[in-house]
Amino acid sequence: MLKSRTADNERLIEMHDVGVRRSGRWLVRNIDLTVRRGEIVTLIGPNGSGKSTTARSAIGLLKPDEGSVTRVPDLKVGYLPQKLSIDWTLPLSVDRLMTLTDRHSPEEIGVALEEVGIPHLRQAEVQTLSGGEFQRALLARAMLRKPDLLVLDEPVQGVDFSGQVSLYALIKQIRDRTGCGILLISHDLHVVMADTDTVICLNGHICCRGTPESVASSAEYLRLFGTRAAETLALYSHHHDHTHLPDGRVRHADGTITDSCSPGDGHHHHPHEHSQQEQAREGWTGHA
Ligand SMILES: Nc1ncnc2c1ncn2[C@@H]1O[C@H](COP(=O)(O)OP(=O)(O)OP(=O)(O)O)[C@@H](O)[C@H]1O
Repeated sequence: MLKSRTADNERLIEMHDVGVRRSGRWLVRNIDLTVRRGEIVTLIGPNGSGKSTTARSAIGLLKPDEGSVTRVPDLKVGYLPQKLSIDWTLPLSVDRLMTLTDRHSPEEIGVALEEVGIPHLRQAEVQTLSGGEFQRALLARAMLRKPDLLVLDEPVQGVDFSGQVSLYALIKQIRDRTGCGILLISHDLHVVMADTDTVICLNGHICCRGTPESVASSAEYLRLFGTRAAETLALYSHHHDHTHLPDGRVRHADGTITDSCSPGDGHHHHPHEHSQQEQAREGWTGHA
């Protein structure tokens, strides 16, 4: 059990100055990121900003071309990928999905499905599940490995707003019960978990990082989503000052184009913690 073999707040993964280069261009660069036991870190950013690349480098599925990644020895990872390579033309029950890649006892599967709230769907065909039910089944599958670290790549995809609220609540509950660390990915710039300890905004590099609390308490957010949603979700928006072009080059706010958006090109603003005042000034709040 993780709690007995690692100290509280132990760093499960630590990335320093990580860069990944493929097909002649940097997909991400200068990534510094730490996930501790019991901590929820959320990566946000637009499509193609390098969130999956960063998460896959963190857990060793991708080899960085520069920088270092340190993982606690024998780190057990539960990975919920954005896409599953499953042949959807073949019938597949939820029960069978649980044992596609690992062996688990029927009792363990029962406990995992209970924990994610879908014990009644054990014999259901995966193809018939709703978006939220499917994500819960994938979460159960990841939990069966009793992970130290859960990596969830867009776990609320295909799920409506109230479903997102309850899925995020479930993820928090899992963290509270097991003490695992969670690295969460969301391409939605507006809605992230209020229980996230650190939100990291990516756009090929880390644009900024901070806590979502200040945003969750903003009057405009409460007006838009109501106090109940505010307890679980937070708004977190940020305007990028540059655009990544299809050929890998970067167009900056002033119209100039450079080969990358890395520090040293004269356009980058350094990653830093934003104070509440700074966030308000920079327009981080109040947009839905
Ligand atoms: N092996 C590869 N070779 C070349 N380019 C790649 C490779 N893998 C990913 N990319 C590109 O790197 C960029 C970052 O991809 P990544 O999947 O990390 O982004 P993302 O932020 O997770 O995006 P999304 O929100 O759309 O899932 C994209 O432009 C993608 O096309």
